[in-house]
Amino acid sequence: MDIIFIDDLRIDTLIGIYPREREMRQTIEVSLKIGLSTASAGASDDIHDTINYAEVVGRLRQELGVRQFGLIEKLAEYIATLLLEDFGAQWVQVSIAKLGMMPGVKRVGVVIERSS
Ligand SMILES: Nc1nc2c(c(=O)[nH]1)N=C([C@H](O)[C@@H](O)CO)CN2
Repeated sequence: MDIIFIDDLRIDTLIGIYPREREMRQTIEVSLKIGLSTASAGASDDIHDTINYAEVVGRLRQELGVRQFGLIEKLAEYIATLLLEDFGAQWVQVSIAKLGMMPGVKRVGVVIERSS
């Protein structure tokens, strides 16, 4: 299995379990490991033979711009499903981090792994 990765993608979205979090967007960091075979793209040099990471970033910005989530677990699951079903990934690791949520804590988050 090969991996395409995206590290610390910053996105503004509505996320959280408290009413104040439903009113104001906050910045989260999304890191992805996308498992697939890159052998055909490595041979053909054709973007259509792989997962275009620019398309992934664009799609996530678009989706998270119009959606709202309570838990980061729910958001992570949503992104994992999107990568598996819409982008044809074989395996994904999705990390979501919230920044500066609590005094003395830099980041909190979740990491999930899913496969098709
Ligand atoms: N396991 C989780 N714990 C908490 C979450 C979450 O999404 N998953 N969210 C919150 C609040 O929204 C928090 O970010 C605000 O302080 C608390 N715990």
